[in-house]
Amino acid sequence: MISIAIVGPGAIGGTLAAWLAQNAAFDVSVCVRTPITDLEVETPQGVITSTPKILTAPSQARPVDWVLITTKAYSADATAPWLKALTGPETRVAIIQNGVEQVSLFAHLVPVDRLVPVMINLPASRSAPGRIVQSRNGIIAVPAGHNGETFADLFTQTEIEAAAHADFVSQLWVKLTSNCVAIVPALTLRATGPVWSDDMEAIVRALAEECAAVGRAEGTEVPQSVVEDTVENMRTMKEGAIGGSIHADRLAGNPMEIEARNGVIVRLGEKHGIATPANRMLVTLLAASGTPWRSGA
Ligand SMILES: NC(=O)C1=CN([C@@H]2O[C@H](COP(=O)(O)OP(=O)(O)OC[C@H]3O[C@@H](n4cnc5c(N)ncnc54)[C@H](OP(=O)(O)O)[C@@H]3O)[C@@H](O)[C@H]2O)C=CC1
Ligand SMILES: CC(C)(CO)C(=O)C(=O)O
Repeated sequence: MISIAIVGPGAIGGTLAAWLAQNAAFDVSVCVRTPITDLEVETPQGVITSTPKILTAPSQARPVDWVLITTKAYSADATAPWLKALTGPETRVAIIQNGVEQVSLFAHLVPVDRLVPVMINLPASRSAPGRIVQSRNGIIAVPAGHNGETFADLFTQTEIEAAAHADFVSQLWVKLTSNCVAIVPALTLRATGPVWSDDMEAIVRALAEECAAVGRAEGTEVPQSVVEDTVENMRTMKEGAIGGSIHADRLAGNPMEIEARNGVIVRLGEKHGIATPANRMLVTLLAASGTPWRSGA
């Protein structure tokens, strides 16, 4: 029996926990901040339910084979008590978060050789604690090597496509390039399609081009087609659509992953001498728009 603990069963954690719990070979527990009784996820394949073990305090936790961290990136340090209780000498820890800093955010909490950074492309939203809608099938990318491959194997009996990649870091930057433009609907609080104009296109393109340039300076491959597809997706974003989790967080008055998703482009741009004026401006504006003590920036 493989034991798996998921810290933070929100939109992503709850979806992954429900899928993994369908496998009788896995002993799945979830570590919650807000209590839940069970999980119900509307997936593209239909509704799946599960009743994993629910842990409400680190004192209830024991070391497991796998810890999956699915909190927001700004909650990294808040997971420390869970990590302390859940990790033993053999435990591996997967960091399933947006951005490109999964390892550096957790390197002071877990030995780096046991950390597995994960790129996930899976749109999900939470309607209530333990109640989630997964709107498309998911894709997971991890680094090549034993830990990454063992992690990907956990998903073989799910509808989530998980694969290890020799050039994993490029996967992170490709995802960030397509994701960084979500800062626009997070600021305007509406879809970009209905208000598209040459000026809007220039802003969206600049955000994506800056991210791709910084990613390439970091040594990764971000094809120009990713920038073009990103612009096209924003051009065709429909009235009423939510531009991803950062837009949803602003609508809900939650802290936002501004630093992990756009601030990082500005910071690493500075390191490489690449100007990132579009990201810098929108980071400043979005951080200023959040409730100060909850901005998460
Ligand atoms: N949602 C999406 O479609 C996608 C999200 N991502 C990324 O995945 C990551 C997770 O996002 P998402 O699932 O949307 O986020 P959510 O806000 O839905 O879930 C985060 C979860 O972490 C919990 N949490 C926070 N701090 C702690 C703590 N100290 N102990 C235990 N639980 C804690 C929250 O608790 P509580 O229940 O109290 O809020 C919540 O359940 C982010 O990096 C996001 O960018 C990536 C792809 C798609
Ligand atoms: C756009 C999406 C859903 C892609 O997985 C995402 O990463 C997010 O909303 O944070």
